[in-house]
This record gives sequence, C-alpha cells and structure tokens, in this order.
Amino acid sequence: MNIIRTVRSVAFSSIPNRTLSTTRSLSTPSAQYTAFEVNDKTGIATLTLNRPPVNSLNLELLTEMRNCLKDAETNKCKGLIITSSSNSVFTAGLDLLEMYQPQDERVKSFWTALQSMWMELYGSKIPTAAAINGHAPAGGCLIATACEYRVMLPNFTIGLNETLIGIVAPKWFVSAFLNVVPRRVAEQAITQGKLFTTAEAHNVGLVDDVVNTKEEAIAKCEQFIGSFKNVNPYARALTKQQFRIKELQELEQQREKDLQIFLGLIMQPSVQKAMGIYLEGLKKKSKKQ
Ligand SMILES: CCCCCCCCCCCC/C=C/CC(=O)SCCNC(=O)CCNC(=O)[C@H](O)C(C)(C)COP(=O)(O)OP(=O)(O)OC[C@H]1O[C@@H](n2cnc3c(N)ncnc32)[C@H](O)[C@@H]1OP(=O)(O)O
Repeated sequence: MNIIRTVRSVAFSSIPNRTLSTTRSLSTPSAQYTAFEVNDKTGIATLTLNRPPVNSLNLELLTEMRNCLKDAETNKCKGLIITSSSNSVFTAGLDLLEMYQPQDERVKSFWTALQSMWMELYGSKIPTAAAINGHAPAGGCLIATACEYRVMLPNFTIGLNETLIGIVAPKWFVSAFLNVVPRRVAEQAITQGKLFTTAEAHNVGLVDDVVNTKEEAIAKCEQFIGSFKNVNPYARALTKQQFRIKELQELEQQREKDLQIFLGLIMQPSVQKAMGIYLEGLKKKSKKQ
C-alpha cells in the first residue's frame, strides 16, 4: 500500500492526542489553523479545522484548506474527511470581519481563495466526507455540501442563512445544496435563510446520517470512503466528474465576474449596515453567555 508521508499539521492543545499509532502528522510552520493527518493504515486523510472560537473562514484558513486538499490528492490518499476541533461549531462560515469594512486587496484575495478552495473540494478526485460535529451555517454548509457524504451530531444547525444577514448566497453555493436537497425544499429554505436542526437536515437529506459522537462520525466517514475499496479510483473520479463538471466549469469561466458581483454586493452601504448590525448582535449574544 502507498504510505503517505507528506502531511501538514499544527500541534494544538484543543485536539486530544489520537491513540491511533498509525496516524502520521508532521508539523509545518505554515499551518496555523488546520491539522492534516493521514492514517498510514487506511490511507485516509483527515483535515481538522482549528481556528477558535468558531472556525470562521478567513483568507489564511481558506488557503490552508486548499493546500491540504491538494496534498491529499497529490499523495493519492484513499479519501478525505473534514471535521472540526471544536465541540460545538463545525465552522461558522465565512469570517464576517473579512467582508465588513474590508480592505480592497485583501477582500479580493479572500473571495478568490474561497473560490479556489471550493473548486478543489467540489472537484476532488478522491472520496470526500464531512464529519459535522457542530453548527454549520452558510459557508459551513457550503463545505459540507461540497463533500460526497455528510454525517452530523445531534442538536446542531446547518443551512444557507445568507438572506438573514442581508447577503445573497451565490449560485455555486446554491447548486451544491441542490445536489443533496430537492429543489422545492432548497428554494424555500434558502430564501428564508433557514437553518435546519440536525434532525430536520437528516429528514430532508441534507445530511446522510446522524450519530452521537465525533468518533462515530469519523468511523461513518471511513466506512463511506471504504465503500469504494473495490472500485477503480480512475473510473470513480471520472464518473464523479461527470456529475460535477458543469458547476466547476461555470465558476472557472466566470471567476472574475463572480468576484466583481461579490464586491459590488458587499460594498453596498445597505449590505455593510446589515452586516454591522448582525455582527453587533453576535457580539452582544457572545458577551451574555
Ligand atoms: C443578482 C444576484 C447576485 C448574487 C450574487 C451573490 C454575491 C455574493 C454575496 C456575498 C455572499 C457572501 C456569503 C457568505 C456566506 C457566509 O458564510 S456568511 C457567515 C454566516 N455565518 C453565520 O451567520 C454564523 C454566525 N455565527 C453564529 O451563529 C454563532 O457564532 C455559532 C452558532 C456559529 C456559534 O455560536 P457560539 O458558540 O455561541 O459562539 P458565539 O458566541 O456566537 O461567537 C463567538 C465569537 O465568534 C464571532 N463570530 C461568530 N461567527 C462569526 C463569523 N461568521 N464571522 C466572524 N466572527 C464570528 C462572534 O461574534 C463572537 O465574537 P466575540 O467573542 O464576541 O468577539
């Protein structure tokens, strides 16, 4: 079996030491917000998001994620699992501070990094799975729906809630959502900015399974990835591509236009105002806790 040696990781205290002796993780100074480990026995890579308190996706985290995804594919990992080091948040979605009163060059790099990360994940040749061990609003849901399989822990929420913040979920956010949820359910939910509870998400097919612990979630993801063990990886990748190529090509061809639409929307004074109020509300809530 191909033993994977090139991995990125950071040492951080919030993740308990794995007892699995076959998991290899090397430290690289550039990885600040992610841990990337590959199990030498199964060949499955795990990418753990670790940007406390809520894994909000800023430019650096998005860039690290993309690098890990590339590494997993280059090293021919058997599959990739995405999870979080937090006990309550998978990811709170895009870092609102990147979009609120932004700096011109940084916000452009930020959106470009999001596009790149999504294309890498959505178009990944290897099987991908999300172990959703906490809330997954907006960009969190985007990451989950880009994967091929989702398992979630109870009593959390997931969905595209952009309209509630006064922003619009871009077309590629919606198309990935539509892959897993019937059109009518999707239209209603996304226009309402609905966040589904775990049970509701399971009911509409937004998540495939519900389990009680993170360990069980990882095991389910491993099981999903293991289900391809007798399938030719090349044939699998090309077949997956047939399902996903349209959205990937669309975004690839429209990247600049998508960026300009994003900038045009978030720079509108009414959108900035709505985002400011939303952020204020989050901060007040956080102080009360
Ligand atoms: C014509 C049509 C054209 C269409 C074109 C479209 C163009 C594009 C438009 C733009 C699209 C932009 C897309 C955006 C997608 C997103 O992902 S936006 C982000 C959405 N995220 C959320 O709404 C989640 C907000 N957070 C929460 O609900 C909660 O934090 C939580 C449930 C995730 C966790 O709760 P809890 O554990 O109780 O933590 P808190 O106390 O709430 O938070 C702690 C701390 O974190 C800050 N924070 C939370 N979320 C974010 C975030 N997303 N970004 C930045 N910061 C965040 C929060 O303020 C607290 O901070 P302090 O400790 O008070 O400093």
